[in-house]
Formats: sequence, structure tokens, C-alpha cells
Amino acid sequence: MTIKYRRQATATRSTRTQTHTWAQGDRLADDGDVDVFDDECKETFITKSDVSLATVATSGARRQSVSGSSVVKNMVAETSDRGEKIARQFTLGILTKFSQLRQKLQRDHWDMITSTNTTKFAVIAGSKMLELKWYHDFNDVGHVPGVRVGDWYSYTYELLLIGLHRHLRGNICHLSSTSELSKTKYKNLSVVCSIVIGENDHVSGDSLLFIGQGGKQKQSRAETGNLAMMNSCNLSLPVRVIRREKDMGSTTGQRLTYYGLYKVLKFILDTGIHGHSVYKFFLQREGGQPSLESFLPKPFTKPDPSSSPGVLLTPDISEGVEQTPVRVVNGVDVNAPDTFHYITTVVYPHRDVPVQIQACECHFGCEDGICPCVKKNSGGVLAYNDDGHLIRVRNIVYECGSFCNCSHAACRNRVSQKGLKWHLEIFRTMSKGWGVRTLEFIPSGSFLCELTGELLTATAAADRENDEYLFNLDFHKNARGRGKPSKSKRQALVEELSAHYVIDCRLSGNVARFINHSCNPNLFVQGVLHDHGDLNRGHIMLFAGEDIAAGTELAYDYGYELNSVRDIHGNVVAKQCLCGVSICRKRMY
Ligand SMILES: C[S@@+](CC[C@H](N)C(=O)[O-])C[C@H]1O[C@@H](n2cnc3c(N)ncnc32)[C@H](O)[C@@H]1O
Repeated sequence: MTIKYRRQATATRSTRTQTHTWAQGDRLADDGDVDVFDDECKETFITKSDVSLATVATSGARRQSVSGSSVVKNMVAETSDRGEKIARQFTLGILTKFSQLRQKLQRDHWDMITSTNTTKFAVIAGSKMLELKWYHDFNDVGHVPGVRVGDWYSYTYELLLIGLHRHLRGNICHLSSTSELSKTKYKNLSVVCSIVIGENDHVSGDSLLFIGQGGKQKQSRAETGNLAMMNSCNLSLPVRVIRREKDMGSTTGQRLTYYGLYKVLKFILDTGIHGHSVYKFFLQREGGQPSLESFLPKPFTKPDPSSSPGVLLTPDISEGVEQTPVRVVNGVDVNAPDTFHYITTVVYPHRDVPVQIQACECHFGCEDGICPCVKKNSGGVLAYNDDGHLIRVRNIVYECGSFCNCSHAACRNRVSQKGLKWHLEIFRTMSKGWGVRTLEFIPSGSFLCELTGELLTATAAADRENDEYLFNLDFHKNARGRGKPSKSKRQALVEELSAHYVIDCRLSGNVARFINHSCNPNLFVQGVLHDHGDLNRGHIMLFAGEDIAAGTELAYDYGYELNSVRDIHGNVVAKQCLCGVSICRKRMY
């Protein structure tokens, strides 16, 4: 089932019962070439990593990093509030439409693009949507249906289209005293709906010091925005606060984050940095909203190898093969990792290289509905958001590849082929041998690394002496999974899985071969195809399933079924799990 907003008859009915109106909701609905959600987005998400990915998915490019449990609570509350859920779909529909229009303009005029004029296309797309009345006509103070605290945007036009802040330039958006709403609700006074705060304003915990309008060339006056702020203070009305910050990872170089509702506690007239009088407004964040820490990106922590306990065994185990060095330290004993051949790509057996995948002819931008590689993904859409974060787990992700016409550097549909970019460290654990930790913060949905090794048939793998480093390539059946085909299982494997493959990363592999199992993992496995089309031999890519703080050990769920491993006599072999999390299953297999 695919939910398209053109089919949402109930959506239109329900929005009519709201106090606000969706500008031309039916026109939006009629347009109909945009899928807001597809099946998998609508499924119930139960695991922590699924939940955080679901949040990524439902907020499109606007990732909220919220702890699993609070998201579950949010989602439950949300399901009970059907109107809010529908409003959310409309909000996402508007943002999707805006993004599509903007990207189409960029594609059509790609020869005109320079690094400084990409926002021009956003302006054209935004004004076109206003002209067609494809926006949320929300004109009141307080919560905007469909918008969540922690959502973030790259373009001011997005704020305007979803009704969050209706000014493209001004940082105070207010209702005029002559508006119908002010007459009926706000004592004929102009009141503030939203403010955009910037570098001059000061946030400290839930307190905010906001510098009002004016003060640069002349004294500030108690008029327009400043007056509305004073009225909101006197009437104790909520003000929506959006923070504008520099973000070099964003296409516009800025990030506009919705901080939620605040109350203006007091204001004073003071002297500003330009020597003129300025109004200073003191605001306090309202309670009952997700905390700022729950969604603000954690500060980027520069790798600080000196803080890692232990003896540095090598500054780069890859010996320059990886673009980012991988350190090895040992603070536990005198062991060093066994020697192995460091490889960044899977090695295929002689004469068994998989067949070429269909390639795309895109000259500029591989986007939804256009690029044949993108179209192969479920729902026919890109698996990654604007930041290159995986939107949600899929059975398999199709990326563009070396046979494609698109640019390796610029294509948005090539994420997991670009190598290791995170600073990682292999370290000696107390009980699990070697493990891997990150030296820097990794945002949820980010690509970590491929699990490389020798590709073997299951039969060949069953002959290997050491099965500690074998990975079953059957993830396309269950979207994850690690298991080792023991010798006793060899016959069954040969019979059952003639096309079954295994990766052995013991003799040849990369940093991923040191990553341990956890029953509550912070990584997950995603199968990806880019250089061939054989589902049985997809690449094993590891992605962050949640925001991961610097210094944290990385782990994924090996996915063993209990009692699935037997010795040569057919007896079940059990292995104790030492992951140490509170929900540990106590056994790896
Ligand atoms: C691919 S290796 C991981 C790296 C390994 N720790 C090392 O020293 O090279 C898999 C092996 O690590 C150990 N291991 C991984 N996760 C574990 C866990 N949660 N509990 C106990 N042992 C674990 C097991 O011996 C397992 O067979």
C-alpha cells in the first residue's frame, strides 16, 4: 500500500475541521505525482534503530535525534492524534514538493549553476508554490500542526511554506493589530507568531535573550516587531522560536532549527553594540516539549587520540589504504591483532565476478523518478536524504556505480562507495578480544564502512578452519544477519543454498572485521548493490542506527538464531554474549 496525498480523502475532510486551513489542499491532492510515504514508512517501528530511522524517514531530510523511548512515546501520542498525523503528512508533502521543484529547476538549468546561485532556484520554486497556493496558510500564534520541535530546514522558504515563519527576511513575524484574528482573540493588538534568532541572540539552556529590531543605524523604537513582542509579553502568549546557524554540511550553508514555543518574560531598553538603544527580550522555553539536547546535533568532537587509554600499536592499520587512518591501541594486555591483508573492497574468487548492473545515463543529478538506478529502490526513491544519511533500512539499496554516466563526486546516489570518513580506533576490550570505537560523533543514518573480505561459496566457507570471521550474505532475506556455516551444517547448506555466499574477513578484510556483536547495537547492516546486480552477493554496508557519541564502542547485531550452530557431532553449540547491555540475550548463539 502506498499512501499518496492525492488519495487522502479523509485528509481533506479532517483538515476542514481544523481551525487552520491548508491552502488549496485539494490542489495539492490533485497534483499527485509525489508519494509522501510509502509502505515501509508507515509500518510500526519497534526496535530502537528502526525507530530512529523511522524518525529520519518521516522528517525527510530533517533528522531528529531523539532517544528511542521518547520517539516511541511521541509516536504513540501521534497515532492517537489523527489530525496531527494528517497535518504532518501535508507538511512533509509541501516540503517534498518544494524540494522536487527546486531540484527540477536545478536539473533544467544546470549549466547556470554556480556555488553562489543555488538559492535562486529555491526562490523560484518557493514563489511558484505560493502562486499555486501550495502552502499551509497558518496565521496564528502557538503550535503549527504538522511541525515538530527539532525539525530543521535549509531554506527560509520552507519555513514560509509550512506556516512556521511567514517572513522571508524579517526575523519577527507578527499578526497585525488590524487582522481579524487580533480583533477576535488578541485584544486588537499586534502579537508575535515566530522569531528567527541568530548569532547576536543568546541561548542558555531554556533561556533566550533576543535582540529586537533596529539598533544598527538608529535607536530602536517600540513599534512593529518590537511592539508585537511587548504585546506577546503582556498577554503571556507563546512565541515560536527558530534558530539560524551556520552549517557547512547544508546546501545553503545554514540550518534553521525549530526550537519550540517560548514565553516572553520581560524586556528592557538597553544600549546595543552599535551605540544605539535596543530592546532586549528575555524568553523562557515552555515545558512539556522535547528537550533541546534531544534533537540538537552533538558538538563535533575532534578526534583526540591522546585521550585513548593504552599503548598506540599503529597509527594506521590500513597503512594508507583507507582515506582516514585507523588507529590500534591496547590498554589491556600485550597482544597485537593477528596479521591480515587490509582491503577496502570485496575480493571475488577467480572467474566468478558478478555480472554488470544496469547503468544510468544521467548527466546531472540522479534524482527520484528520473535515474534508473534510483528507481530500482522500493518506492522508486533515493535511499538517502540530502545529508547522505540512509532514510530507513531496506531489503537492498541500489546505488549508481562505476558503469554509470553520473559523477562519482556529485551523485547523491553514491554514499557507501566513498570509503571510510570517520576516525575509528581498534582497541583491546576486557573480554571480547578486539573491538572498534569511534573517536568522533557519528550522526544517525550515516554510512560507516563496508565489511570487506573474501567472497566464498557456502561450501568453500564450511571448509575454512576458523569461522569467527564469516558473514552470511543472506541479508536480503532478513535485512541483517550474521551467521557462520559450521562444518556440520555443510551438507544442509549445499543442498539448500546453492547460490549462497559468505564473506570471510579473517585473512583479508578491513576495520569492520573487528566490530563486535551487541544485543542493543548502534550500527545496522544494509545490503547495497552498485557494481553488479547479483542480490546474492550484495555489499555488506554498516550504517549508524542512532547518534553515536565519540568514544563509544561500535557494534551491530550479528543476527544469529539461538541453537543454530552445531558441532561436528550435531550437538548445539552455545556462545556466551558479553555485550553487557541491559537487554542482552546472554547468548550470541
Ligand atoms: C568478527 S570477530 C570480532 C572481533 C573480535 N573481537 C576480535 O578480537 O577480532 C567475532 C568474534 O568476536 C567475539 N565477540 C564479538 N562480539 C561478542 C560478544 N558480544 N560477546 C562475546 N564475544 C564476542 C567472538 O569471539 C566472535 O566470534
